[in-house]
Amino acid sequence: ESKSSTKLYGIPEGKGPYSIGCTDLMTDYTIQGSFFRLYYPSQNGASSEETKWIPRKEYYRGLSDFLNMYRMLGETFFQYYVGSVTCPAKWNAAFKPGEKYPLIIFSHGLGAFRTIYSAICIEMASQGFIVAAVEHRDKSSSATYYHKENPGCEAQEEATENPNEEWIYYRKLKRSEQEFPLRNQQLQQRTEECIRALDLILDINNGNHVVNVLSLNFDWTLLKESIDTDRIAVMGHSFGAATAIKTLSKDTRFKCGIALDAWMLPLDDEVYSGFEQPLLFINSEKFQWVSNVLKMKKLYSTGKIRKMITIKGSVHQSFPDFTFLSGNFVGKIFRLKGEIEPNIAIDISNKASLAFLQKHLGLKKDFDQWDALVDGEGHNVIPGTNIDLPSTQPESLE
Ligand SMILES: CCN(CC)CCN(C[C@]12C[C@](c3ccc(C(F)(F)F)cc3)(C1)C2)C(=O)Cn1c(SCc2ccc(F)cc2)nc(=O)c2c1C=CC2
Repeated sequence: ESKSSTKLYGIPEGKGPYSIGCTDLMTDYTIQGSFFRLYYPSQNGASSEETKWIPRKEYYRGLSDFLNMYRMLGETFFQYYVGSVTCPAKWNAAFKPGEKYPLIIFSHGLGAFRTIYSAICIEMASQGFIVAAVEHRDKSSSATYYHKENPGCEAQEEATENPNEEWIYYRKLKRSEQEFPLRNQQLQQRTEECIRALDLILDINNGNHVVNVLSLNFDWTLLKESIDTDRIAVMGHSFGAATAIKTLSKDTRFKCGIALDAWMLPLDDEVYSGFEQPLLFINSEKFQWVSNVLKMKKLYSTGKIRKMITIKGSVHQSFPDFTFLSGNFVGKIFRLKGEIEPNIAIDISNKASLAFLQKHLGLKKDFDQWDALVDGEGHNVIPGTNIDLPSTQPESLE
């Protein structure tokens, strides 16, 4: 069979003490339902099967459209290069009950989808978090789908092409179209989807029965009373980071947020009137620009906890998983890798995130060992931004 040669290494394993499981949950037979991939602490030795990284071929079609590749070429390219990639989590492994875990809701970027930030989600789960990586149906994802109610033919063979699946693909910005209105409208929907995912997980935490439209053998009842409902955070990458910021400003059940290389354009003025929860910006060196960073600075105001660090040598794609799957040559060409080793970059991002989460969720772990990173002290990291901002002081009157 075709050995995928790009698997020079692969998606890094979790470094924490917990074994990790992974499953998918889709509710309702409508586009308003929740759809997320759950990464969670699992019982040791449960299920041996690894998790398929990109579970359906329709995602290859979405990606090649998003990347303006020829569809046939793109689909074949992705099928060949990443068709056999798995991520280091046990598929449908039994959940590990018996303690209350803090919860992270994760929001993906433009043209991405729920499964491609697994290096971050797996690390968090291995450190004792439950992570729900939502898949947005706002047409910002390369592809997503939902199940329509199948009209009575229950006996429908799974094997046939599922006629009751409705696939939704990325909506390109039209040439004449203004970007902000579309992105702000998508931001509203993304925020609602993060809040709905939290509501659903809290429902499951209360022991209510959940109907998973996807027929997977995973026992959701084991999650009863397993969420630490005072320790909930929201994270995201790029458009997903803007989503995390907006979600923080809308719902105080989220106690803090982490914005990975935030794209601030979609945000409207409402967030700049300030929200109480602490926020950490983790920026790449190469993606940021003056007006974008100035919007981040606008979120700084007295009494609010705002931290910013920049990972030296990193690029926008240092956060999603593709950075681990491309060789050096292809990686550099497509800017999937920066000068910094991908594993080192994600390690800095994850450790800074864990330290920030411990401090602002009040965790009783040893993540404070990485506090210095949140202050921008350490190898390959600087405090604040590398972008030269115009001095905001009024011109000296001399
Ligand atoms: C041509 C499309 N043009 C449309 C706006 C710009 C495309 N673009 C730059 C790209 C994504 C790139 C990419 C990915 C993945 C491979 C692969 F080959 F490895 F798969 C190659 C090449 C092409 C780097 C971005 O959109 C950057 N970006 C992203 S990238 C999120 C993402 C998407 C798909 C992935 F597979 C992995 C990561 N998320 C955001 O929220 C925002 C932005 C910009 C502003 C807000």
